[in-house]
Amino acid sequence: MTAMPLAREGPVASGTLPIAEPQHVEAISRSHERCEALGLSRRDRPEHARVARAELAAARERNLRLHLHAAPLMEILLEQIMATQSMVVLTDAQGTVLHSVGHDDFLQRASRVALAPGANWSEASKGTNAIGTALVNEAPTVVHAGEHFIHANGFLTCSAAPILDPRGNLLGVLDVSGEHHSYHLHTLGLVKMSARMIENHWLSDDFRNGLRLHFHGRPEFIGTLMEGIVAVDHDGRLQGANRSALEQLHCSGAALRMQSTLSLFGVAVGAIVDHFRSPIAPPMVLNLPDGRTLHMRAAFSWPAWQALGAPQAQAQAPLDIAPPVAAAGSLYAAAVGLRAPAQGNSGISGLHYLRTGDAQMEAVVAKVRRVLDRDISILVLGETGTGKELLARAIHHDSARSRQPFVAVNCASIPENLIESELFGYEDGAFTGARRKGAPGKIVQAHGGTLFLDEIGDMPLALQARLLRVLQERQVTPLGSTRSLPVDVAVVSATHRDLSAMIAAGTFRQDLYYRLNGLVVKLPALRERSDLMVIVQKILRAETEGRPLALHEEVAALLQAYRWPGNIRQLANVLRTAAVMAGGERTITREHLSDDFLEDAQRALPETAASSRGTLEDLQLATIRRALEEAGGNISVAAKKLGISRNTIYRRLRWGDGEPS
Ligand SMILES: Nc1ncnc2c1ncn2[C@@H]1O[C@H](COP(=O)(O)OP(=O)(O)OP(=O)(O)O)[C@@H](O)[C@H]1O
Repeated sequence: MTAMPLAREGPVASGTLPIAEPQHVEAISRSHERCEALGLSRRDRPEHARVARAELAAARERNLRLHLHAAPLMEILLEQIMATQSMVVLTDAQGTVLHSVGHDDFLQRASRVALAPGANWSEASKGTNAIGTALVNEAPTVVHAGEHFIHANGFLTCSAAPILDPRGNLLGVLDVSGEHHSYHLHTLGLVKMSARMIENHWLSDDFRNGLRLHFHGRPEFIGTLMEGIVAVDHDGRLQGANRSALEQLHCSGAALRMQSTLSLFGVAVGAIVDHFRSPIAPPMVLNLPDGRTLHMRAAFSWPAWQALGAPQAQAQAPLDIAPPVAAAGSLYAAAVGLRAPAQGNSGISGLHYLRTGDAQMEAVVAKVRRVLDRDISILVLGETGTGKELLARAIHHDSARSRQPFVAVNCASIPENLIESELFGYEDGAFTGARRKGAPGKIVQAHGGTLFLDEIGDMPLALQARLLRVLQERQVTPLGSTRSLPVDVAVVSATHRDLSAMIAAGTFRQDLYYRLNGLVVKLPALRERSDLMVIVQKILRAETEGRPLALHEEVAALLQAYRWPGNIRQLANVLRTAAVMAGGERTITREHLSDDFLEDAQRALPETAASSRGTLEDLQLATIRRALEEAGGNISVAAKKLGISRNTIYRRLRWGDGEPS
């Protein structure tokens, strides 16, 4: 959400909403009937009693987690409605106010008390009101001015949305209340969005080591608040869902939990995991039994999923050193924790694993080795998928800090307004009125180890100054704290952006750049590397657990000629699919390549081949010629680079229409 303070609108003259939907009118009149049945009177005096201190403390204790999830969003919500001079209120499932924030000086003293922690806003206690009525109907509700059952509450306008956990249990209510003059049409929308964000956070937190499927009928809605999210266990059974998932699937939470991915989406969990092990996998297209189409992405940490015992058809590739980038940034820490023991004894995590014969890569490894443990910040540049994170992990692995944490922060994937607390942490009670334990923040979590700032070019300008201070002073001051914590971290950052251009454009701070670029290394794009075939072999070996799987010559030529915009990540994905398609066969042929890759690769054929018949044979010939050119006519060097035998080169050239130039 971007800060978008709402303008204060003119007073609403009548005691009801300017535009009231029939369902709204119906909900209010039903609530009034309930209040009458409860024996309440519209002329009751305002009731400002609060629950006893001990009772409030117990309610807060019971709802600590709700409070933790909601407090940051309440602050953000407050920013949006600042101009309307309202309060943001969080209650538990009984309607007792746990936490409220906002400028309450517009309220009479007594009314202030009414919105303070400890006040109860259930219908039984306050008659029709947004909180109490939302609790009864478990639906977002506005109660405006004279719609309040008790006249004494008619000075208020309130917009409330219930908060449900992923199993559909009512956790509490989020509400915005202000004087009725402050009514704004958009307030309920903002409250609903905030409640959804709390619910989505809760779900991600509950199932952080599991598989979460994000879907929507329109692919561009995946990743927005409109997306449906379901959590799935290793057997494919549905464990939980967000509200949008229930709405899209026309299903209750209980009914959904009877389903599996197979019964609901027509696809087994193993197939979903296989598909999404590559972070560049396209969304899956699902055809529901009722004829609708959904687009789906998956979020999971492969190491965490695997560590928790996924029954995989495919053997795990030791290649997957880094968790899939598709996993949310916040998952990294969990993934790192799970990965730590496995890393210790495997030789595949260190810098030598990255040495596969390419001269540029050799130079990179030699340079970083020289500065290892020398307290020099390393900045890794390179296109997406070139292995920047893998290099950062290898640096950490080979450093004296390897037994300490490696903490990755993806500056591009954390919403801008959460980066600050995510990085720097926050102190107990940092958010107004909060009575909770603070959170340490990623920088502190990395203490003693390595902090990997991925996509540093996406760090908002305002936070760059703060980060620079932390790096210079080597201490962090969490939000809301006056105390600084000393931190000792090795910093590796990475970006695919051109930071110099960003500095020139004023979007990246030069002083921070100087602090980060102790050593700058640039990872070569895959198309510039001379060791493609060695990497292919390495990936295939890992993919097939050592079972020999060769490449047909024409496939080798195709891989060589392709431009690889997604670099090693894309290559690994293509090979993984091909290895699965090849099944028990010993050679990968073009039939094993996915159609979209083949199509893309054919389109990208070098002009020499495309202008002739455009067949793979032409392509092969063009590739061999190019390799020979690059090798100065040396057939052995060209054969090695292409990963084919010298004989093959001779044979192909004889079949072709000329001698090598
Ligand atoms: N040298 C390598 N050998 C084998 N696999 C590699 C190598 N380099 C990268 N990979 C694999 O490629 C994928 C992408 O690597 P990584 O996430 O490190 O790239 P990145 O440059 O950080 O990408 P992005 O910029 O998109 O975050 C990972 O699955 C990684 O394991």
